[in-house]
Amino acid sequence: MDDQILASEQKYLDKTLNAIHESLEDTKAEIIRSNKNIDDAAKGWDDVRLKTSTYSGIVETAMSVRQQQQLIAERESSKSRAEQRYQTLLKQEDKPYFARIDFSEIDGEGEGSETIYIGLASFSDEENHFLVYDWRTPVASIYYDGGIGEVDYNTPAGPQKANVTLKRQFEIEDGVIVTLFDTEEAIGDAMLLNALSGESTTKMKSIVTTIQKEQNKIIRDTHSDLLFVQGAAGSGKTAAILQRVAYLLYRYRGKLTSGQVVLFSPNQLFNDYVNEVLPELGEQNLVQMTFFQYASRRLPRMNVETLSERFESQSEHRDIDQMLGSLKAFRAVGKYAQSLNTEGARLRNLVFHDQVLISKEKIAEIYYQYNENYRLSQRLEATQEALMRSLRSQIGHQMQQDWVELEIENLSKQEYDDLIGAGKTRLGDDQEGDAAAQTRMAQMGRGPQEREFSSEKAERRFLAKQIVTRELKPLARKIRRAAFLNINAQFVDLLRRLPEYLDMAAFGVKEADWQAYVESTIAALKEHKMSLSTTTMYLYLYDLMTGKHGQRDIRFLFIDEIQDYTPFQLAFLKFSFPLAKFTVLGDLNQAIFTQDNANNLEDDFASLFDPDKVSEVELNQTYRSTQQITDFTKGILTNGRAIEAFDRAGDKPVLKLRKSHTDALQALKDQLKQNDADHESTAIITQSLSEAKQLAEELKDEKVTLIQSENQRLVTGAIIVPSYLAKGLEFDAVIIWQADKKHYSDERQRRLLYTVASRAMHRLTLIGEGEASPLLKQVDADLYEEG
Ligand SMILES: Nc1ncnc2c1ncn2[C@@H]1O[C@H](COP(=O)(O)OP(=O)(O)OP(=O)(O)O)[C@@H](O)[C@H]1O
Repeated sequence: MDDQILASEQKYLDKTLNAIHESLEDTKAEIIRSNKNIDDAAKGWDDVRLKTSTYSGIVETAMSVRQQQQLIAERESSKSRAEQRYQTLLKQEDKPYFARIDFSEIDGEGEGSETIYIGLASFSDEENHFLVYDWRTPVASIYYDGGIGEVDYNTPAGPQKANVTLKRQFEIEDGVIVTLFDTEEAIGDAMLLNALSGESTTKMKSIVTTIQKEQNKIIRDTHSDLLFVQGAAGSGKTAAILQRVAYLLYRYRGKLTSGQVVLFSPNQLFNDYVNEVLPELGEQNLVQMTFFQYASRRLPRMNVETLSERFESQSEHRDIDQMLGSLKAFRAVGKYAQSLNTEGARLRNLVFHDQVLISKEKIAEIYYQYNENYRLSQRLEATQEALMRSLRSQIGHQMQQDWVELEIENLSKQEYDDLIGAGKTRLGDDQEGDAAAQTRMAQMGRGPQEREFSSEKAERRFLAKQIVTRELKPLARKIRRAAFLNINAQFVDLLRRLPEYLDMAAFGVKEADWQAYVESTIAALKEHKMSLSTTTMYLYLYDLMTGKHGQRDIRFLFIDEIQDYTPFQLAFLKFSFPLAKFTVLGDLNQAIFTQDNANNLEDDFASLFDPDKVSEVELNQTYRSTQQITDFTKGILTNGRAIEAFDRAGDKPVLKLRKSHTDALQALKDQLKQNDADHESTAIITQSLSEAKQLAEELKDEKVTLIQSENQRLVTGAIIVPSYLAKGLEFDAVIIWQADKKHYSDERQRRLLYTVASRAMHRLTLIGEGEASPLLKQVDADLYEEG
């Protein structure tokens, strides 16, 4: 390192750090000031006078309460802005930047050569000079996109060209430049190697300093409605999309909040694994969930099939699963729902005091009195209105009934006072959020009232009305919630009649098999159990019937491990998040749930979008594993040629076959010891949960933790984990347990074997009993060792 260069860079660093330090002090003072401001504002409550005796008094009170709330909210938000700035500054004080580029714009408006420093966030001094640029600024893209010489990059104003003359990377610790090197490449391999040489941890890290050019494309894409990222295991798909979230939050700051970005992830364990990346980048976490959580949250009374049940139950009805997961099935549900506009809606009686108040026939009459051009949602809304009217018209009639007389007779003093004191409401108003209902309620007054009655009859009438209205309320709620639609019966009808809307033979599904499947689904429904594919179908039908418009506030949706979704699920997500731009990541070679379906997935999903707004990026370079492990895992695949290993050397994978179970277990224990001695933290991956449990029992004297549920936390040290929970994760060392003929012989398990093997960063061992898995036959014998 040239001493002079180092000295001048250290000088720039000192200057930057000083400025950051000053800014930190200022921000600290601002936070203290804001706290005081909030306290002052809170005192303002003392001046708010409550006037509730007159309507104008209520309005006046409401207005001063609102003003007071606004004042406090403004001050709170200015405080939280200051606090956020403080947090960012603290991070910047640690490492203000990691790179520098010198460049001159070609054909641009900028003059001469510029030097910029790139860090986690921008920082400017008091005179508004940028000392550091946020890595997400358009100009910082130059750093990621090319080496020395001419580079193209995108700005909001269109493409730009620049001539780069210097790229310098830094490592800074405690305010001192530890290393500094100049590079001519996009991101120097040395830097990448350095970033990748660390040990695995239970938390994923950000890759901000070493984002690769292809990844940068994914991160900065703002054009696509559907961005499809297809990439090998360990090619940084997940790492890139987390950076993308941070980028989008910056690019659309002020318009986009982290709550409008949703990530669908493979399992809860994975959520836990990635949840520190965004905070590390100075951003708030996004909304993360699994499809299972999304679906089951909407059906709280159902037991939706869990991940482990889904994995274990896969092969029972493959043709039917494939059919139900298809886009054709999705469209069939749409057609079926459409048919309900003319006939066939399954309805429930509205029952009051054990008697049918409005029969389902009557409801059907109302439902079908609107013309055919009504959409199901409009039809439902109109029916609800009509039913509410009908319910209100019942009040007078009910008031004459004996049960009301009886209730009045039996009123306790407390009940009487409550009824007399209650404000007047119209049936249904308390559930309406609309302005008209609010005004009506304000006009009628909802607070306790003193009442004088002109006669006993008037008092009785008043009480009777109150009682009837109160008793009818649950029914009004049912109408509002559309509980008179019998969705369960409708769903069963859909299943029974699906052959009318879907060519089942094309999927190789026979009529009799389908009927048997329907019957077993109905039996399961009675026990409140549903598979994930039927749940999705059920929800879609429900949404079509009730006119749910989906979550329109969600702007970006990310789906990781898309190969494990069916086209039906994806189409349903598109329907449920109609305004979201989708970024989907997948590796068709890792389809462990959907198998063959995965092959057409991309085309199927893309067909739902405008073709001009669909982009695809392929990532073939892998970063997770050593060259030896990548070459081996790629050998397992029949089409793994395109995968490129990153040049990082390690030992070849080792296959250990033993004659008996006891010997295999001993080999496993020895390997664990070895890994431990070499400080390689190990994941023993079994195929299923039951195998993981059994192994945990057999290893109970060792220091290993069984991960049997996705709700557990990842722990440091050795773990045993079933294959489907290892998705998306990585470990220093992986031992594949029972990698033998008995457990991995079906061609369909090839992708599973690839998926688990590709979790290993530095060391991979396969242990089995008896003969080797035939899936390894095609792997070149040079690529692994036997031991
Ligand atoms: N540009 C990069 N710089 C440094 N590390 C990187 C980079 N890209 C990826 N990595 C690292 O490579 C490893 C694999 O990345 P990631 O988990 O994102 O891959 P993936 O494609 O999602 O894999 P899988 O499909 O197997 O789940 C991670 O440790 C990640 O931090």
